[in-house]
Amino acid sequence: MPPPPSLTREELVEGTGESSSPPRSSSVHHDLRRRIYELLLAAGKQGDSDPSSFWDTLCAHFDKLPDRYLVDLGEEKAEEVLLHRKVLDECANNGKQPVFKARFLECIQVQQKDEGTYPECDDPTQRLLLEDLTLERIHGADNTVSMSSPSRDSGPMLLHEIIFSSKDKPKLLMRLTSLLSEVGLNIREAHVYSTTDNLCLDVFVVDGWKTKETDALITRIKETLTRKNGATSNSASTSSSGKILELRQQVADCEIDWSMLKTTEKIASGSYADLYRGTYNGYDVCIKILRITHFDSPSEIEFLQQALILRGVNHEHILKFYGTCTGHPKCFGIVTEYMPGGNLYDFLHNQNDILGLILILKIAIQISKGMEYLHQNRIIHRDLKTANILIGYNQVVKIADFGVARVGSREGQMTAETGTYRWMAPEIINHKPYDHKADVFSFAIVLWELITLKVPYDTMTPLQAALGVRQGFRLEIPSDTHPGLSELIEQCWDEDPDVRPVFPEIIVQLEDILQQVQPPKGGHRRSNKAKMQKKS
Ligand SMILES: Nc1ncnc2c1ncn2[C@@H]1O[C@H](COP(=O)(O)OP(=O)(O)OP(=O)(O)O)[C@@H](O)[C@H]1O
Repeated sequence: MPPPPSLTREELVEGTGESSSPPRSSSVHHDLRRRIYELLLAAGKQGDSDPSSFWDTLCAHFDKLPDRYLVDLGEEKAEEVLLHRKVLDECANNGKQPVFKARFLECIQVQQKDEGTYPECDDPTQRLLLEDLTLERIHGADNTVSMSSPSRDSGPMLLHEIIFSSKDKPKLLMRLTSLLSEVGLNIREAHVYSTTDNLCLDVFVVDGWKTKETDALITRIKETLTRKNGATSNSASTSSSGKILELRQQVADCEIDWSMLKTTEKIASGSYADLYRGTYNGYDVCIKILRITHFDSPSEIEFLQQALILRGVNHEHILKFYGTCTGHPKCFGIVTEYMPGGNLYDFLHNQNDILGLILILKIAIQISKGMEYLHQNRIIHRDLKTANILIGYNQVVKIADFGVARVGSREGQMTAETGTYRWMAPEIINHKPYDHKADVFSFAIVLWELITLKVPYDTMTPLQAALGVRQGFRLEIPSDTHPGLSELIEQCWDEDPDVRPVFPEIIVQLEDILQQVQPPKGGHRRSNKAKMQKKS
């Protein structure tokens, strides 16, 4: 059985994922390093180096990578360390240009499932590993891209390994998986690592290449990369700068007076921006400042689009927008209200005790009202998750982070690779057209988190979670959940978007339950309220 795929880079960047490897003590890591070193020495792999400098070289390599790299490798794959080191060195010495290596791994016999050759397994996590660690994209007649389950044709299947290194950057993994799909490869396993010197090391096990030789495979990957880069940079250079200019003009009228803005402390760092607390004109504000390295890039487009969407909305459960600051050479930022309670993900996962039903309902109703407003305004959030819901004073929650939100027709549909796997609707995972009902699916996961205080699919990697959802696997709702709430969650995460309710219906259902359970005024359920009070 192959090991589970590791964390996606996007999840690492967003910081809401978790390692696929169990935490290990540093002495375990040291022992593993030592055993790998001894195995390589015994196999005569140290080349011209003496044992001590060979040890130092190996340690320098391990130091650059996260600890889970060692655990993922284990002793069995000790020799791969040398190949990985070579790929990383080549990339570093080559001005961080992309480097690909490919090799044939093994030929496996695939037999059709109904012939009974797939081992029976009750655990859905295990079943996924056995059957479905494949991301296959098919191009339909309309050239939309979708993922399908792996082919169940019987016969031999060749497995290859692709090792890739380049300068690390946000969304690289999505681009890479799209590149491999375009070449016709199905990803069966993915291990992705970022190094301390800002390179990535990505190892994919793939099928779909019909011969054992790999020269033509590498050529095909490089050609596809060149073609994709050419297409992107041509259109990017003409459209990207034009688009940025256009967006800057559109936000020009929300420019605030920089001299009235004061920053106090740094709150967080996102993938391309840093967040500060501050004051503006007497208001307590949050300033999201685009890092200089992301100027004139797709991140700037996303940043400006976020400002544009925020500018056009005004609702008590949507993060309040004060303005942009684009004219100042040092500060390119979006100013919003400051939310003292931080994000809902951190709040939930720092609780020791489950939340009372009334508090759950009150939070859920507020989120639903914010979402109802967005959908009424033809905005699909596309990345609704607890990390993007912020907590203010007096138990108020607001929806934030419109980084990937798009204005779209409620009737019309869009395709895109976006959002975070654990909250993602199956139609998005499957690269099918989707609409506002994708947000309803994500809301079901948020409701489940409110009830359980758990990370969704915490025994799975994000990729496994996505593949499970694609196969119809859903989270387990605790048996003591209010039946109305269980039913609502099940409706909201229905496979068929048409079956999922719209937010006005969701609000009615939640308010009904609230009415049933709310104690008379002056009741005694106060403890949860205290939990939601301001942190600052
Ligand atoms: N207005 C705000 N007030 C207080 N804290 C905020 C505010 N906006 C964001 N934060 C905090 O900063 C964190 C990072 O915010 P950000 O909008 O960059 O989200 P991100 O998803 O981590 O980044 P990105 O998606 O842009 O890579 C949030 O999770 C939240 O805890």
